[in-house]
Amino acid sequence: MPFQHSPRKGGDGRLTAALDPHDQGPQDACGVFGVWAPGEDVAKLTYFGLYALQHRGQESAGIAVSNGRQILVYKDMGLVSQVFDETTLASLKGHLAIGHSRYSTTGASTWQNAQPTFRPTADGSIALGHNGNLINTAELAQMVVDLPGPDDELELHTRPQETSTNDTSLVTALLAHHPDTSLEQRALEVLPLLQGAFCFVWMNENTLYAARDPQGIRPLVLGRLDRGWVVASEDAALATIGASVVREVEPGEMIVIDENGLRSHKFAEPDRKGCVFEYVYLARPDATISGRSVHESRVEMGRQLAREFPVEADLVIPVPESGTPAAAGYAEESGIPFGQGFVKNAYVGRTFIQPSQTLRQLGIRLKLNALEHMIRGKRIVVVDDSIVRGNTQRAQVRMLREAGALEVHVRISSPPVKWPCFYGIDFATRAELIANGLTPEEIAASVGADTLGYISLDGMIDATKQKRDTLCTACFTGAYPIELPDESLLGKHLLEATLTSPTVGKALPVLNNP
Ligand SMILES: O=P(O)(O)OC[C@H]1O[C@H](OP(=O)(O)OP(=O)(O)O)[C@H](O)[C@@H]1O
Ligand SMILES: NC(=O)CC[C@H](N)C(=O)O
Ligand code: SF4
Ligand SMILES: [Mg+2]
Repeated sequence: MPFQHSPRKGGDGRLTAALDPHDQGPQDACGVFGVWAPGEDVAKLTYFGLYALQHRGQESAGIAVSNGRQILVYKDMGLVSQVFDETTLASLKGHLAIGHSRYSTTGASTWQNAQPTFRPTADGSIALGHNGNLINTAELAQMVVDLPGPDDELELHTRPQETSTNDTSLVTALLAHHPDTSLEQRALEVLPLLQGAFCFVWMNENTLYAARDPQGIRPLVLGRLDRGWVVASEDAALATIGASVVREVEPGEMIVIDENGLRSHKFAEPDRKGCVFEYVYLARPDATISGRSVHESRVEMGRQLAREFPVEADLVIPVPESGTPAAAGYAEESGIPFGQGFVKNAYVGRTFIQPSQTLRQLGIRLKLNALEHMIRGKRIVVVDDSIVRGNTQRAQVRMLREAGALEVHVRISSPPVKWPCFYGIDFATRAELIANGLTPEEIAASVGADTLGYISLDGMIDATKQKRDTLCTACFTGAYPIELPDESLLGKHLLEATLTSPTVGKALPVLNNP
């Protein structure tokens, strides 16, 4: 049985987006981790793996462990370090485990939607974690309703409100229904029915599974321990636990690991469309995706930005954290000295709280402080990876001016973000994106910069060293590589709308301007 306990407040005082889930900057995609390693402390390995993937999801965390007879799931709201302590980890004993750190994209940020999700099956149980976002959620919800069974608790029309409302739980329910066949066979039937982005790790009592969507939108890697196997969203998590990288899980591939070793199935033809935003912002800089170092990509984006938007200035500074490699590249290419212009509070996570319009600036100031002695009397180039709402830029330009900058030139290592993401990143609606409807000059005026330069689409793509037709660039171009359903069938709160109020889901991400 999974642990059932009520949500509790985080203990280490770190700021997380959960404090104000309605007002956030760009968010990350979830982190998934799985390990099959008899004789190892798999819960501890999963904990450290999730710790390394914390940047991909900061709302809730969970670990499922099996000892061969039963699966235990422990999950809660908060950061990995807030959810788990030594006592809890020590109680999670077994030889295989999966873990998840969530950033919600379908279904509210609630304990019920935290992962791993858990379902009993005819011959045991399964637990599953998901990074990505499905776009045929409505269709899948109907398939779950249509599953045969006397009292299927996931039936949407009878489901109590306190149960889950994420896309992930629908997949768990579909996989769990395998009365006449194995979970492995059932997965090969279910995976081709899913549309959108998914990297899944799941398990039953004795077997670890992993699968990646045919487009390979989100990353997923396979690693080896002396006495076992590991799968993780990013290879940095493998390095953290001392595992070596074997290879990426291929788009359209399902991997099965048990006492007989590793089996691979191809459940769909690959059609690679990796998320370019992983290279820009999402992944850790020490990740390698599709053979390309994320750090090298970011530095190269900075160099290219310097070639496309040179300016006479005295100092190049980054907006920590994610702007740092691009700023280094800009400085190198331009010959302008690189320096630290901001200090970042190490206890403020990737996303920062913006509790109200008045406190928004204070929230950003809590994260970043200008170093006045570096700034005063200088012409500054400030480099960041992206502008979404423009809050960060507006605040930091003001801080630089207050610190005595003579000029502030903003350089951004991705093109203007103009379109929402439906594949695992919960960007704002189109109307909230500052680049939707404003030219770069107007954005410069809006954030108070002297000049503003965005890297070109070609420049960004070239820096990733990936072929253009193997990348998703939809949030910059509006060209969605997996065809979207009707707008009425999209939205973070689609299932909550179905369950509670027909209007809830209609308030969220839409393609058209209001
Ligand atoms: O235009 P906005 O809506 O302000 O969003 C853009 C900012 O948000 C992200 O930083 P974030 O603070 O999330 O993470 P980081 O510390 O990894 O840079 C990104 O790197 C930009 O700095
Ligand atoms: N960001 C993600 O990968 C989210 C996974 C899943 N769609 C959820 O909302 O739980
Ligand atoms: S829309 Fe943007 S963030 Fe979403 S998968 Fe495509 S490139 Fe990545
Ligand atoms: Mg940032």
